[in-house]
Amino acid sequence: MHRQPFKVTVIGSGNWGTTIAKVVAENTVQNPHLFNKDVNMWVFEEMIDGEKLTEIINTRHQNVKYLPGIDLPHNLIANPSLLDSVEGADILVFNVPHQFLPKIVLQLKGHVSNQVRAISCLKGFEVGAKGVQLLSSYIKDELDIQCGALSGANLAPEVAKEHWSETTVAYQLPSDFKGEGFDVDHKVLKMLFHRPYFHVNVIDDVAGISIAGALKNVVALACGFVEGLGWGNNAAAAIQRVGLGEIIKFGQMFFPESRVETYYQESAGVADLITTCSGGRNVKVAKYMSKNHVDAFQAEKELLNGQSAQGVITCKEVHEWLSTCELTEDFPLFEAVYQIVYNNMPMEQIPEMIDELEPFEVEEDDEPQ
Ligand SMILES: NC(=O)c1ccc[n+]([C@@H]2O[C@H](COP(=O)([O-])OP(=O)(O)OC[C@H]3O[C@@H](n4cnc5c(N)ncnc54)[C@H](O)[C@@H]3O)[C@@H](O)[C@H]2O)c1
Ligand SMILES: O=P(O)(O)OC[C@H](O)CO
Repeated sequence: MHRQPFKVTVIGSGNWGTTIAKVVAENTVQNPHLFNKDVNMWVFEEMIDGEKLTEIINTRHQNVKYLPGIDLPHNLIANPSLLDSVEGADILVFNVPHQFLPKIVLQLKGHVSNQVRAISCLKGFEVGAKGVQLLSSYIKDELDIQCGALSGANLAPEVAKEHWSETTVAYQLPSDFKGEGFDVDHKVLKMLFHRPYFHVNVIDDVAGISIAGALKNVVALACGFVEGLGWGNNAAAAIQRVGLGEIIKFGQMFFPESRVETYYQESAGVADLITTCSGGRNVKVAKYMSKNHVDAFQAEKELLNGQSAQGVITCKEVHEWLSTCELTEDFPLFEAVYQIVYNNMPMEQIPEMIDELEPFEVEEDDEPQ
């Protein structure tokens, strides 16, 4: 880590990756004392009608595949080389579908100084030898760098169009914090992400915002199933009520450092649950599955043009972890989503699966005459 101005790289260029890169690049231009103007964005290279996506971004300043129709700042530079894009960076912003993170982190190992600081915008978990891990903790452990998170009620197309929204950034100062002006702190992060249309609150609760962000995608799938069945708003509200309960319970059980207040006080909590269940990709994929009788992977392929509905993978990660702990019965909604997506359980069975009431038993004396 050098003295400010800090150099920033965004790793990822999907729907949200490109949107956050736009936000960051707008702020680096406006704050030259704090940040280097140019922002590198690592792009998983692909050809679009015979042209490289990186070349399209760097010449036409649009990500025509993952964020079409949105003009990007000219100081945002697409780079197809992961290692070249992180060279000299002080701040890394991770923003890829989380199934690709292990491969990316493996490539970065040994090429990133432990003085670098990071923010993860990913939603999901890593389940492996260390049990269930937050993605920020996974990045921190694998690369030996301090890592926080950004999560909120943020559908990328709306943020990209600069429609007002809020978000939460969570970051804890590392034990080797170098001091103001020499290191990343809450003020620097606010300057990096806050825009007139994108209001940022910076807190410490990395676990709380990460758990809420990952699990709301599983709840959104359940919401999409009942909506696809035509059951309407009451059913969707019931799913969100039960889902919120399971999100909080999961946090308290496995990440006791997370704060319950985060779920209702922060954009990353209930607000993100509501927006995702209204207009996110997970709800769309689940509705499509329900209406067209296709599986989740087919629905993703037909609907999302290369984008990812992260709940599809997250429900499996959650199931694997809960199975290891023999606790699947304690999270009936999460388990129902897993069984529907991976074992073809009929969606119509969701109410029975999540029913928390004891079965109503008729006493012999009460029986109608
Ligand atoms: N899109 C949103 O509205 C939104 C909002 C908030 C958070 N998020 C989270 O941000 C993260 C990133 O989502 P996104 O919307 O930017 O991505 P996306 O769903 O648009 O996925 C497309 C991206 O994946 C990349 N990709 C495809 N194959 C790859 C491979 N083999 N290796 C590496 N990259 C590959 C593509 O190049 C592209 O950049 C996710 O965890 C998501 O949940 C998304
Ligand atoms: O489109 P989704 O379902 O991936 O949700 C997007 C964001 O996470 C909403 O904040």
